[in-house]
Amino acid sequence: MTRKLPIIAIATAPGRAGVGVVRISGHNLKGITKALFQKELSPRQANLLTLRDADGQTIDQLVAIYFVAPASFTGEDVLELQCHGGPQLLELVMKRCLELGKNDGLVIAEPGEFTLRAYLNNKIDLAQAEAIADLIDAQSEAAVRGAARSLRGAFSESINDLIEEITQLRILVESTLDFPEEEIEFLENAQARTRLAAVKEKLESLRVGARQGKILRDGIQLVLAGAPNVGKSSLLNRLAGEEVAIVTAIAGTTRDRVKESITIEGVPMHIIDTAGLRETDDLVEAKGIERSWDAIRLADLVIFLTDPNSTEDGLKEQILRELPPKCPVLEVVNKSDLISLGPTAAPKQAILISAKNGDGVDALKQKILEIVGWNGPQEGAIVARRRHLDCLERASEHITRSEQFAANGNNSLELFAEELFLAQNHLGQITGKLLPDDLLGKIFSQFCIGK
Ligand SMILES: Nc1nc2c(c(=O)[nH]1)N(C=O)[C@@H](CNc1ccc(C(=O)N[C@@H](CCC(=O)O)C(=O)O)cc1)CN2
Ligand SMILES: Nc1nc2c(ncn2[C@@H]2O[C@H](COP(=O)(O)OP(=O)(O)OP(=O)(O)O)[C@@H](O)[C@H]2O)c(=O)[nH]1
Repeated sequence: MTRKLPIIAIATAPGRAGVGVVRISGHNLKGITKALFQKELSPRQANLLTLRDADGQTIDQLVAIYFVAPASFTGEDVLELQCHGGPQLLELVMKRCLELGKNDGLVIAEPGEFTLRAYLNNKIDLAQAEAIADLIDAQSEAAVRGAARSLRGAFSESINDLIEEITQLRILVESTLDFPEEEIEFLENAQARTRLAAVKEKLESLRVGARQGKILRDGIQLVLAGAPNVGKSSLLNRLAGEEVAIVTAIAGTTRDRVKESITIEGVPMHIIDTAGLRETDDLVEAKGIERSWDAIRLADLVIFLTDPNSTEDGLKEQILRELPPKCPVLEVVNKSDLISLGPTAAPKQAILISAKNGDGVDALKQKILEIVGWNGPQEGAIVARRRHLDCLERASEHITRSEQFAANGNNSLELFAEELFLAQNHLGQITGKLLPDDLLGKIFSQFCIGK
């Protein structure tokens, strides 16, 4: 995955635009530049130039910038061509570059390959590289700010600080291991336990921040489930603020999942309205219901919706059986506007709403944020991924174990040191140290083309 050839890609989004950028990165782009423009370009300056095809016809008048290694995004030489932003035009520019760069081995870049090179050339670490992709994919203003903060290195810095503290602790422990007679009072004298407690506290606060960061990045898969006709589609429309799903009085109207992404206080919510769950002989409806169950199995949060007329008949238990581990279920009773008309009482602990007139919907939104553990917009928030959370959790497990060995006293010092070492390794994987190559490939292949 670490090829040396120069690479080229269109860096801007596909489609029509004012300006479109073609980017080339490689060890030495002087030759290609000269072939394209018949001259060398002074570094980091905007040059208005004409690109011509083989028979001398103008392809485009464009602005070119040459970055000399290592002072560039990738750490290699970079040539940027800022062209007029037409998809066909950009393809022509690419084609011409590939023709003239053939001798230098110019090839089309893989997704994420520019950023991979920036990472391999130590311009950025892995968490920062991921932050670039997250910045591009950010779905809310808060996510943009969090990704930008991670890109500037805020997340990496706190990880590195923690690794440094663990290193200091390991140096202490390991130096003691060489002098067994001194082990006796080691844990007390070196305040190892106090320092370990400080490491643990820091790690826990990083985990809280990263959990929030994952919510900011990925949002919440919120599934609306329940019997037919309880008002799931109406609730989706109410939350989305527009008519995205069809609402009728006919039970079984929703045949397939309807998805809509909204944000509640900056948190992206991917709401999935499912086909009402019931026994049915209708083949199409049955397929829809199977998909409802699929959605439930992938949910972060399920809203189990009922109405004053619906009979429960074990549906909730059935949902509870299918849920992914740790996925909460929020019971919500809809059609509160009907309740005052009749004697039907709603369960006391459930949330009452009316999708029809909007009553209780704001309170429901707050409850949703509370249940998913959203602490509100935080100063210094970062974005984080499942991968980061997993690494932090592993590290935390090893710290907890090291604590147990520390509590056992000196006989376990070696094990204590080993657990610290393992915790450190997992933290290091967040910024890319000691990460297996196949995982690295997987991370960068998820980038968009040209990044
Ligand atoms: N035209 C253009 N705009 C862009 C990018 C780009 O690659 N090209 N970026 C791509 O994502 C982002 C900016 N990121 C960049 C990061 C580093 C360097 C760079 O030249 N770094 C050198 C010099 C540092 C300096 O002068 O202070 C270095 O790190 O040594 C350039 C862009 C967003 N805007
Ligand atoms: N009075 C009252 N009626 C509602 C309310 N919410 C939905 N309804 C009505 O209930 C009926 C069913 O609503 P839908 O939103 O289609 O219900 P659903 O659960 O999506 O139904 P399926 O697609 O069959 O699963 C419609 O006639 C809605 O107008 C509410 O809050 N109050």
